[in-house]
Amino acid sequence: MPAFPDTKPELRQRSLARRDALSEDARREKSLAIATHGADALSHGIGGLTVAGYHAIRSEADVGFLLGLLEQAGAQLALPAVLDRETIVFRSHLPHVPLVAGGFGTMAPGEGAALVEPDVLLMPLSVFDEKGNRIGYGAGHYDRAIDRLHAIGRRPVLIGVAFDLQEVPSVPAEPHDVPLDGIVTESGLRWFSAIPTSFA
Ligand SMILES: Nc1nc2c(c(=O)[nH]1)N(C=O)[C@@H](CNc1ccc(C(=O)N[C@@H](CCC(=O)O)C(=O)O)cc1)CN2
Ligand SMILES: Nc1ncnc2c1ncn2[C@@H]1O[C@H](COP(=O)(O)OP(=O)(O)OP(=O)(O)O)[C@@H](O)[C@H]1O
Repeated sequence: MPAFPDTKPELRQRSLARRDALSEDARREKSLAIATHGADALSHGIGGLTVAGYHAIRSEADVGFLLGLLEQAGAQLALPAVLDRETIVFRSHLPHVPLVAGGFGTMAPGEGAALVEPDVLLMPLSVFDEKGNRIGYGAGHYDRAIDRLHAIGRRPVLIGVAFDLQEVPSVPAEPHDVPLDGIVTESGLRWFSAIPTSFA
């Protein structure tokens, strides 16, 4: 441990600067590799499960390619929608139903879409480490949403989606932080937990 470990805001800012520096072509190429690795690892167990992805903002990895492959393999898709500064919910994402402005610059299914409880969460993030600790954009939206799912007895499989350059040696985890089960980057899908039975 260094004497003065980096704080979450410092780690976030530096990682986002590295991510922002990727060209659009590089991000697209890496996002396609993420789709290949994610589909290899998840497709065989995904039939009938609900997978929540996200509509990429800023310089995030574009998980849309992977969502398309998982849908072809039988997954039901969902996307997060922001209700307020503390709360996101997951809404069913059906083909041909247009997205609307979803809060914080995101796009999401509108209020008419069904609320769902995802079995798998594909989560955007700013920073991750080799143990599966994760930092988002600092709103705590995902940490709270996962807590709510746990409170009703659901244990969604949590998979981060990121580029390799977002990994750091160690993220300072706080008690409310829920670690990832796995991470998919352009170099592969890595499990931090035992491989969930659906995907073993
Ligand atoms: N694509 C995508 N959709 C998502 C999220 C996400 O991280 N990415 N969310 C994840 O929770 C939820 C929306 N929450 C968000 C919370 C904050 C910011 C954001 O950009 N915040 C600051 C930046 C912080 C920083 O740079 O240090 C900003 O407004 O500039 C974006 C989304 C649900 N949908
Ligand atoms: N389960 C929770 N219950 C109440 N407050 C929470 C919970 N999770 C996080 N918070 C609060 O949300 C704020 C942001 O948390 P943190 O820095 O861990 O966000 P993050 O991991 O970057 O965001 P996200 O979970 O949206 O990706 C903190 O003030 C934290 O106390």
